[in-house]
Amino acid sequence: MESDSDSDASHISATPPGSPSPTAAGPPPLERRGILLSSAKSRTKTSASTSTTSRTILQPKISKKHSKPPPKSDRVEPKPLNTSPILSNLPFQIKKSTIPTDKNAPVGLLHGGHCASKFASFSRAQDKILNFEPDNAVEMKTEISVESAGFKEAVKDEVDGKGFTVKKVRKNLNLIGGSSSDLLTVKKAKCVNEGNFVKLNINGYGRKKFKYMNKRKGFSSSNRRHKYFRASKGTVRGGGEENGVFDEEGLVVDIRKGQDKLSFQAELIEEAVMRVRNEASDDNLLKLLKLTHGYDSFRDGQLEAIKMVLSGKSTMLILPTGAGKSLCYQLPALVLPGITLVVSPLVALMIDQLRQLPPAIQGGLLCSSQTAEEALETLRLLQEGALKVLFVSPERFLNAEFISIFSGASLLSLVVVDEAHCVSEWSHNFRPSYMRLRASLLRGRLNAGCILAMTATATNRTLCDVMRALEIPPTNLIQSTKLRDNLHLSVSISANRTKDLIALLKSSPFLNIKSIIVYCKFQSETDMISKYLCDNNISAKSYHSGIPAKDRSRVQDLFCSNKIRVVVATVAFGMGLDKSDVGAVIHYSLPESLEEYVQEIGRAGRDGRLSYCHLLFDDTTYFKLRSLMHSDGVDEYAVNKLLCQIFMSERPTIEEIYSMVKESASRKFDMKEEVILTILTQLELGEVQYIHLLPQMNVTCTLNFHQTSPSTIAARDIVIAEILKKSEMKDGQYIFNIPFVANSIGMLALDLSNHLESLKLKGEITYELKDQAFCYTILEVPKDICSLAGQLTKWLGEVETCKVRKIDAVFNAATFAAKVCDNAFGCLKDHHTPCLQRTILEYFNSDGDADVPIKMDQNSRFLQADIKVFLQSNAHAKFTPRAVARILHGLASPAFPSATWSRTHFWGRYVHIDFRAVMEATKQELISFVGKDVT
Ligand SMILES: Nc1ncnc2c1ncn2[C@@H]1O[C@H](COP(=O)(O)OP(=O)(O)OP(=O)(O)O)[C@@H](O)[C@H]1O
Repeated sequence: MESDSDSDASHISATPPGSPSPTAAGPPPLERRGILLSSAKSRTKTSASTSTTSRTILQPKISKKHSKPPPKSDRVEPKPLNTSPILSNLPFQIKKSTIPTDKNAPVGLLHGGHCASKFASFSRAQDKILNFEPDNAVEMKTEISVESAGFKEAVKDEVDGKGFTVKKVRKNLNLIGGSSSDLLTVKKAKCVNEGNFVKLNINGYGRKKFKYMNKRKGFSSSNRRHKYFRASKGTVRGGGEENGVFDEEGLVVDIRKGQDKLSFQAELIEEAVMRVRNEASDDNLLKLLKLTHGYDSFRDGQLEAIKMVLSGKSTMLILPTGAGKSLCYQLPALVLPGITLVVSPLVALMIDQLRQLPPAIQGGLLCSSQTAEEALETLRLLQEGALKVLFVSPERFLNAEFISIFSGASLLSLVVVDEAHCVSEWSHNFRPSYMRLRASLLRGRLNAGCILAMTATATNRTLCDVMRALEIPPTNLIQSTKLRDNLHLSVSISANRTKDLIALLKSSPFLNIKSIIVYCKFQSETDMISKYLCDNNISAKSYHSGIPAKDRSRVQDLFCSNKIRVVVATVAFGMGLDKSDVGAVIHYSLPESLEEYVQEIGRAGRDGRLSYCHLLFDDTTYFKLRSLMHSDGVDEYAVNKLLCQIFMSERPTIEEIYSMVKESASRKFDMKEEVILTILTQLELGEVQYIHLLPQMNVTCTLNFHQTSPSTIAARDIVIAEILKKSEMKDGQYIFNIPFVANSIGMLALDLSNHLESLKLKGEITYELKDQAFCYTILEVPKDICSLAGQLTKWLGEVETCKVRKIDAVFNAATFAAKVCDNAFGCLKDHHTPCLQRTILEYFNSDGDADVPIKMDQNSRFLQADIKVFLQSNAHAKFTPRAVARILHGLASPAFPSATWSRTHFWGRYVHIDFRAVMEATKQELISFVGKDVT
């Protein structure tokens, strides 16, 4: 089976090799400071300046009335080492990197989120370095056109079966816009590629930004010292593209195309803000909306959400894709006194959201692709109070220094959790790093005044989870219909999908549609299909995250300017896409869940016009994709082994940092890296806090000496002396594990890295870092590792089952429409909008975990015999039942890569048999094969 899918089910969080947080490295090693006096001194010095300076500078900007007492923390965070005098006035330490790439960056540098790329798909994850923020698309901004009329009827409270008071919001009922003729008329923004230049200081672009930055008339709703900046055309690093900015993969994101002439009037906006502060009435809010965004009316749910947030009530907001959720934090950000922190899962989404901020709202972002300078610049602006909105990834919360910016003062008025479904393991797109986002962190440690959680798709179970984690009361749920009614849904079973796709595109209504997205699951499929379409005189291009960023950007441009009719894409397509007239979405592959289906069809018809969504499906693809849902599965045996390694140390101290190299651990335990991260995160955030997870870093250092002999330096330098003792020599180079050496002399790994960096600057040494690793300190060793392994495996097994049920639900919905529906709900031929809408709404209103009848076979005559032959012919290898089942399902895993195992003719042979049935059959066979019980 191919494994090049741009799956969004794989979630990795990685903290940059170059950005381990000094504070995250565990509590201060008090008695050890004497060992490296210089480090200890500078650390102490910085620590004093860090928090105090930050608070002194930031506090005056924030209204005292919202201030809360500093949170009690039972952990003392170590302080950073200060080696950069330029930065000494910052509330946190950032050191300028002398090495441009993350890969080579010294561990001691805090790069504001430096890290190499993270790749969504399993195959790519194996051979590329993981990224701080994931780059795979989960959602795409779309826009729907909802006319306003009749606000009075717009909100209706209903208590649903779960006890939530659901504020149902009906479409087209908003009166506000209609009665706004007396409002100030402001030239409406024509392009969403608007916003504030300072926000886009990403990679090379940021280097030149000040050249283009014209300070405009100072304005702030709360403080006149806030500045507006306006972008002019920028030059990207490498000089290739204009008006662009690179993300961590060099993705070119167009900015400021079609320069906007929007003139906002600072004084008027400031007055409007003051009026809203005095009274957040519909009328005052509408006037502000018109001034800041140029819109005539609020869309469904927006006004209500904004009022809720302004009144300090944490809110759960569920609006369809493109319905305008961003506005629900943008306006409050302007009105509220403090900073609005937006947590977003993808760099591309952050850039997109930043770009879409209206000029009146100053924004910035901290992401993996920034250089230290760029992150520093964002932090400086934050420090100066020049930013109202800051976008960050959830991984940022691993960084204790980042957290310390906000703790102890009420700087944060609002924390927005975008794509909030990622918090829940029962969602279609769970991310372990989102688990960190809990009320205890956001309210308790960051002192956030209010939390706004937003998503377009969530089942009841997911919703409950998210609201529980963020402590949002059931009464504060705002939800509108999940589906737009301008989407015409059709389904057909296809024995030859490629042929049927061509036929579809050459027949009505698709024949006359100018912009079409065809969604495939696998990257190779997109290339193959687009070529096939071109061969059939249909202009098409493929788009997936394996394509170089520049080329992807070009495809998007061509599509947006209607120069190509069809984009054949994986789920990766949609990042930053701003095209309202996509007339059709065709699913060439079955989506993994109804949530994914709803999001992808939501990219059609953003202009409100009738648009067409067709789903082609067949059993074979369903079997393949269903197999993939098992790729994150784990066995108790492997979890046990992993736990033993994590808690290997007999007497751990909380100062000691442990590291686990991601790639080798993944192979050793036959677990995807993101699964290991999920387990580690659970060990930190579960009922008992066993570990404290730290930002990831490169732990293997290869050291070369240049000027002075190693022994001479070692005689005067305790760190080098220890390195020499603990190193392995290879080709004249010293190779050692940074945390291991640091622990042995009782210093922080970061201090050690900083020390190496200072020797490097003196020309004494050069070094290279590699092996990105999970890093943690141990707080408590579990008393019973076996029972903990059992609990974790059970939980992960339920998550695996949940994923399988999700794809079963899509398949069943499609099968029902294609085979069973029989026009019962008003459907006609291929047209199945009524029955599909019904199924989808039922699904979202359920817990999404009901057992659905499945089509899979449970056995085959030859299965047992084939397993026997397979085991005999591979007697040299060690198998678990899961490993064998994966091979028989054609599913690659870290220890059994497809490059090796797809050569066996059993590869993928039993994909049509339920995975668990294959596992069970293998288990029986292994018992008789090795003559003992296996798990
Ligand atoms: N009240 C409004 N009137 C007109 N246009 C609006 C209004 N609110 C939002 N929009 C526009 O709708 C588009 C989609 O908004 P936005 O990106 O906030 O959607 P979203 O709900 O966040 O979508 P997604 O689920 O993809 O994140 C944007 O172009 C935005 O400017």
